[in-house]
Amino acid sequence: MAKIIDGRAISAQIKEEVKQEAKALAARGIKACLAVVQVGDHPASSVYVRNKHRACAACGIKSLEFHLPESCGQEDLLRQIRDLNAREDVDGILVQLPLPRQIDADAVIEAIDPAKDVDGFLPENLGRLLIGQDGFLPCTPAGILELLKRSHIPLEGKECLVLGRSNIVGKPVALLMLREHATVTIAHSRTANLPELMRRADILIAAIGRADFVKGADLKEGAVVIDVGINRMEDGSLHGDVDYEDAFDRVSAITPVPGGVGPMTIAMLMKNCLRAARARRS
Ligand SMILES: Nc1nc(=O)c2c([nH]1)NC[C@@H]1CN(c3ccc(C(=O)N[C@@H](CCC(=O)O)C(=O)O)cc3)C=[N+]21
Repeated sequence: MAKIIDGRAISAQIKEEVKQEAKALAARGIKACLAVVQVGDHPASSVYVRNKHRACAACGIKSLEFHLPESCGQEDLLRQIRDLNAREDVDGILVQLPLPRQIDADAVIEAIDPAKDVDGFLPENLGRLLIGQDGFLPCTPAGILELLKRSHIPLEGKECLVLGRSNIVGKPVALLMLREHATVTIAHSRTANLPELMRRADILIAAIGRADFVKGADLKEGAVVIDVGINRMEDGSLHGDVDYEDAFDRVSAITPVPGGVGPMTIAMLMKNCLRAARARRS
């Protein structure tokens, strides 16, 4: 029987821990504060941004919303970020992605003060991860590690396959697994021997954005599957990158979609906000 790794329950537990820590900080007169910057009205973004504000409210973290029009220019957005960098009361800055075409997203992200980079997207924080120094970890990779740890899944010496090589999930999660002493392979669209790699993996982390791409027969018997995919189907339902029904009887543990990695991303964002507040103000 496969164990369902319940991201909703684990994220609720983390948010409860953050709430207690936020309370302790507040007792010292420090109110942690996250600024969320949204540009335009990408439909998924509005939902995610609302979820982030809700999580802040539940954890006792103040959240501020800055909504710029779809047509806004690069300079407008940079001005907003410089303003938030300078504000004493703002601990974390999150610029919701994707950004409209006219905006250079890298330049915008890199304008954020590294001490307020609660997404962990800046070269400074990703570089720290690479060389094993403390910094803000990107929320989805950090959430994946937390799911594995709190589910008591051993990583040391295990074969871990990461599908996908993005800067915000694939590459950093591979580094985190390596830090935990797993043997890590990163596969992508040009990988020649994917079937062989999938059959060998003790832990498979799928982050490629293709609905139901991984089938049960692709997996090693008893593998642990972490599904980062959030693919919206025509009927409105959400599917992961792994065919959940098909994989279920073959794996030892698996994250559902929804209710797996997604909620953990937000929980780890809360954790990063609190950490930023503590580091900046005490
Ligand atoms: N600067 C920035 N930081 C981000 O962290 C960031 C971003 N931009 N842009 C978009 C992606 C996506 N993302 C998700 C967070 C939570 C869920 C989540 O909670 N998902 C629920 C379901 C939500 C639904 O129903 O759509 C679940 O999987 O159970 C999903 C996706 C953060 N992102």
